[in-house]
Amino acid sequence: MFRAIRTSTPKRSVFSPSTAIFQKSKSTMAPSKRKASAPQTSRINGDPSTDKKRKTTTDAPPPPTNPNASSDPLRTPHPFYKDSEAHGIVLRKFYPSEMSNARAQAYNNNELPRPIETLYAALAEPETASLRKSLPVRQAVVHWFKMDLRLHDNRSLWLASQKAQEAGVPLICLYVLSPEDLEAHLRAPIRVDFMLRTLEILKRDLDALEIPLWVETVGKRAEVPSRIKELMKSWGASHLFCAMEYEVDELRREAKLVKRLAEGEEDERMVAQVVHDTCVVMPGALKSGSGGQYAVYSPWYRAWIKHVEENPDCLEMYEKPVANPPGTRDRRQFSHLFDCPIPEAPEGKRLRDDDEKVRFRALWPAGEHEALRRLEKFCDEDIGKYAERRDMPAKQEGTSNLSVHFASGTLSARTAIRAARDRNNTKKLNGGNEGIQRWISEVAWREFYKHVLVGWPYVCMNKPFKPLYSNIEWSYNASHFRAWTQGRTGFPIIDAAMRQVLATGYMHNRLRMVVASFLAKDLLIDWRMGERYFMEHLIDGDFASNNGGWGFAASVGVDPQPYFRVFNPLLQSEKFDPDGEYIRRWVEELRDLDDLSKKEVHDPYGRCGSEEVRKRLEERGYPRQMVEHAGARERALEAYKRGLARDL
Ligand SMILES: Cc1cc2nc3c(=O)[nH]c(=O)nc-3n(C[C@H](O)[C@H](O)[C@H](O)COP(=O)(O)OP(=O)(O)OC[C@H]3O[C@@H](n4cnc5c(N)ncnc54)[C@H](O)[C@@H]3O)c2cc1C
Repeated sequence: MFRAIRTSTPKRSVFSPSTAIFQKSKSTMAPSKRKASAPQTSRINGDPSTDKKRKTTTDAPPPPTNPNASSDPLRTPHPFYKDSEAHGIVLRKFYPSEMSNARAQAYNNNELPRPIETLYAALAEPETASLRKSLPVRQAVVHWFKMDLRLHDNRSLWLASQKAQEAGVPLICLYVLSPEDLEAHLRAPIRVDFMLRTLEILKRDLDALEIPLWVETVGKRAEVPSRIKELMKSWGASHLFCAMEYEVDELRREAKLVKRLAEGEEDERMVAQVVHDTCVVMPGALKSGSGGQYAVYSPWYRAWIKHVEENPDCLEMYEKPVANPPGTRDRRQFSHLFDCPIPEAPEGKRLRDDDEKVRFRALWPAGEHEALRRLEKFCDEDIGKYAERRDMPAKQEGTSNLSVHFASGTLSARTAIRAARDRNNTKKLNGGNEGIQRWISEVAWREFYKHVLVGWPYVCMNKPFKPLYSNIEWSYNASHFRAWTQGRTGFPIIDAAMRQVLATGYMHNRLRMVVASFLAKDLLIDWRMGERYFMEHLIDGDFASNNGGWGFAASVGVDPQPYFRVFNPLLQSEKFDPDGEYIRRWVEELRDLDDLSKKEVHDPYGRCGSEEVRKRLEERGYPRQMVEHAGARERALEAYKRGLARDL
């Protein structure tokens, strides 16, 4: 089934700066001369009518004074910047203060270069472009593994392998472990553990092909490009291939890498090929009617389907790399590379104890073989019923549980979509079996959010997609936040979901929406604290999907729920866990209370008539509902309205 059909170099270019959708940046403009555009326009949220209404609202309190006022609105932080720093949202160790809305708007006005444009510019510089065309291969070619931890259907790895084979030199694989990156990107220990276990498997599989995997730990993340160059020099390598990652730090790092490798004397110059691979359709290829990136999923998805149908090579898969020339392992220059150990997780990113290790490893076997096994099983047994079961968290087989594999790159989206399509009675991605169609469209959501990062890079910098929503005054109530994280809100469905994440590193999609809405709206807590908490605990923590999911639930992102649509946790609970089966699985206090009916389990104190049962709940310490939903909803609507009426 996983027949790879690439046997020769594809015609598509390795990177496509020319296809960038963005207008030429005006970044050379002196900052002081930049015009501060209105913080929000319909270009951002696509709703000019509501914008107008917001501006005429007069009962808003005066805006707080900005302690860091500067004459340049693009350099002045947002007036609420201290909150985001005090509560661990903006990590000042790595990043500047939260930007002003005007600065976010400047990205939208093409006044600041988007990081992908910076990378494309580095790749298009005459120096680097001509080297890519003409530099002869020296003694080795390198593939740099990042979030593409697989041999099958890995475009960058395949291109590197082709290059090495053509030149008759060995392929060397590299992985860079940057503890600072893990910290800055809030990687969960469970995810780091999964990644290190996957590296062990990758190393074994590569070893069978006589390809070494070198794992380099680099203390300072700013030094990654220089260290890669040093390593390549020591191996006599001239060409490096890697997949493009679409987050801001990574795009900027790769721009630096491309230039750094090209620097130096004739014999020190090297080439970096940064290739699109993680999405079926590369970001920038789909343009809305106005020529920009889509901010709404449905039209984006229609365009995505059309693009894939018109360019069927998007779904062509890549062979695994060819074995290195025999004897590579015995060559003095390379032999030590085969003995490189996989390091331990760095300080602060280790699992707590052996119990956690045993539990998490049993739950989440690592590596691409497991990813392919799960995919096959899901496609054979469950995908057909996906549409009916996907929203029911009690049904473990209702969804694929493949997100950790997509996030770590142990599975490619191409392979997954082809596997699903192969089970259908049509080649059309949006035809045939409803479950298959629906699953493919969910895999596409992941891709949509990656495209969003590229178009609106400030979402990677703690700003909401709609900058105006930065003006909402959030709560930072520590005891409320703690109750939410510990699953002690008194709403059984919320508590079950939050306990599931603590116990397994995973939460069902429906419940991610419910708990996120509860935090942002019922508790009015800054949604970015929840976003951070998810990243720190999820095995599948992926910046784009997590940010997109939180943006949707808190009504601050692309394609969001309107802010006045607030999930009612009780109704969600009754609809998606009608028998309370999921609740009882995770909320110990309610598990064996057989006297609680199916209806009562969703709100035990409020609905259970039995004094006896309520007493037992109290003895067990199960909390009463921490907020009254109707009142909390009103409070949220007021806060959103007030925030949107501010002009900061
Ligand atoms: C607040 C919030 C935070 C989220 N954080 C993450 C995250 O950090 N990492 C992550 O991978 N997903 C995240 N999601 C999306 C989604 O919840 C998970 O991808 C899904 O629950 C994973 O389970 P599964 O693999 O069984 O999914 P399936 O239902 O089998 O879907 C198949 C694949 O499609 C993709 N997918 C499905 N739904 C979505 C979605 N709504 N958005 C983006 N991709 C989707 C995932 O890659 C998933 O593995 C988040 C959603 C919300 C609402």
